[in-house]
Amino acid sequence: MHLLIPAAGSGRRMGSQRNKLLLTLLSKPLLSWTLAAAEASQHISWIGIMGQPDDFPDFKAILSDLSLVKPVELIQGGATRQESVYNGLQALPPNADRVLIHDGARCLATAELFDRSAEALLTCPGLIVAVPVKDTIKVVDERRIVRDTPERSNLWAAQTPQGFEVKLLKQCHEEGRQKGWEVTDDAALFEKCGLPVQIVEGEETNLKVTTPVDLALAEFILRQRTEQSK
Ligand SMILES: Nc1ccn([C@@H]2O[C@H](COP(=O)(O)OP(=O)(O)OP(=O)(O)O)[C@@H](O)[C@H]2O)c(=O)n1
Ligand SMILES: C[C@](O)(CO)[C@H](O)COP(=O)(O)O
Repeated sequence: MHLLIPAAGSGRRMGSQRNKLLLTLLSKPLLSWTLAAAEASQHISWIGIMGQPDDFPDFKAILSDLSLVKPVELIQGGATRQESVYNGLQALPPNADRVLIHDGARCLATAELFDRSAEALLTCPGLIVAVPVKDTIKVVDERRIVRDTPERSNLWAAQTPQGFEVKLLKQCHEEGRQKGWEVTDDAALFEKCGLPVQIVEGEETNLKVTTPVDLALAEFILRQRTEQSK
C-alpha cells in the first residue's frame, strides 16, 4: 500500500516561525514520529512526503537519522493541503491502485491504525478514520447566534489516515480544481462527487498537532507510551 504524507504546511496556528513538523517532541521532530509509525506498519510499502523545498534539507536529515527500510520520495507540496495532496497523487508510482493519505501533523497515529485502514481499503473505494464526537456541537450564524444542535450520535470527527482508490481520487481532485472546490480533507472531494466514504474507527490519541496545547498533549501521550513500553 502506498502512503502520502502532507507535510508542506507552515504551522500558522502553532505560532511557529517554521514548519511545525520540524518542532521536537521528546527530542525527535514531529515528522520523525509519523514516519516511524509508517515504517512499522506491515501494509505500507512506499512513502511519499509532500513538503516545501526549503524544508527538504531538514526532511533528508530526519530520513537519514531514521534509516527507513521502505522507499521514500520527497514531493513538492502546494499552497494548500488540497494542492499538496494533488501533487502527491501525480507523483505516485504507476502501479499504485490504492493510497492512504496521512497528515504529517498526526504524529501519534499507530502502526496498527495504518494497518487497520489499509486492510479496510481492500473492501471499499474510500474511507476515513474517525472518532465519535464527544462534545455537543452547535451550528452558529455570523452573529454568533446558535441556529441548530445536530444529533450527536450522527457526528464523527474526521482524522487521517484517509484511503481511496487512486483512479477515483485523482478524478475527484481534477473535478474539484475545475469547479473551484476548497476542502480541508480528501473525503470531502469524494463526497462532493457522490462517492461513498466508509468510516473506520480511529484513535482518540490520534490528534492533529495544530496549536501549542496539542504539542503539550502529544508530549504527554508519548511519554506515557514510552513508560508503558519499558
Ligand atoms: N500547503 C499545505 C498545508 C498543509 N499541509 C499539511 O497538511 C497537514 C494538516 O494541516 P495543518 O495542521 O493545517 O498544518 P499547517 O498548514 O502547517 O498549519 P496551519 O493551518 O496552522 O498553518 C499538515 O501535516 C500540513 O503539513 C500541506 O501538506 N500543505
Ligand atoms: C484532514 C484533517 O486532518 C481531518 O481532520 C483535517 O481536515 C485537516 O485540516 P486542516 O484545516 O489542514 O487542519
